Amino acid sequence: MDTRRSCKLLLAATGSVAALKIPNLIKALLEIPPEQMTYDFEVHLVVTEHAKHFFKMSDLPTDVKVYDDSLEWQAWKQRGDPVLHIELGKLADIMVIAPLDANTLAKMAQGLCDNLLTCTTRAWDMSKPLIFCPAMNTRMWEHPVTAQQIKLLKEWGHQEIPPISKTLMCGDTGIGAMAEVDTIVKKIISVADVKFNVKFD
Ligand SMILES: CC(C)(CO)[C@@H](O)C(=O)NCCC(=O)N/C=C\S
Repeated sequence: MDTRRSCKLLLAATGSVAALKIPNLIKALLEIPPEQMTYDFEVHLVVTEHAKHFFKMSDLPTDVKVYDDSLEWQAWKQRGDPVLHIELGKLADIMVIAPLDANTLAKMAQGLCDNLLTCTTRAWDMSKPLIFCPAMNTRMWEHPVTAQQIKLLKEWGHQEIPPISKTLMCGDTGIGAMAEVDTIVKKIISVADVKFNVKFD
């Protein structure tokens, strides 16, 4: 019996074309050789309606639980029913928003909460790590509001994995591409190790 602890990872995808990488990111996390880790990742995925346009649910590994806005309303009908965006925050050890699109960055920075994802971040326990991976067109990235909003999230203690320079899906070349999957996996492991990779001497 596998008595290893599991790090409950709340992955969130928003409406950047970089969301096409979500299946690869999840597969990379679930395929880490067990001997390299003293714990496992248990992946829960929150998707915005726009994120759904960029990948097929059938491309996701079968043991990934997917939550969308409709599930929020199915779960709650009356007093005493679970409130999904609260339960997800309680369940998670770490939250990773990959990709974080310009719209959701702005909503988070202003405290807006109009879908399952932003309600979850709005109710987030700030003592838990939240990692975000911005991804947007270079022209959006370079707009002055972006830096202001990212600065705010980092002041709250959220951890950025910055976008990289690439020829983007729309043909523009410049900063705005989501960080590579390998970079994101390494960052998640380094953050999870703090809590889970405690070696008993
Ligand atoms: C999609 C991928 C990963 C392919 O390498 C890369 O282009 C990227 O991260 N793009 C995200 C930037 C974006 O949302 N552009 C939107 C309009 S250009």
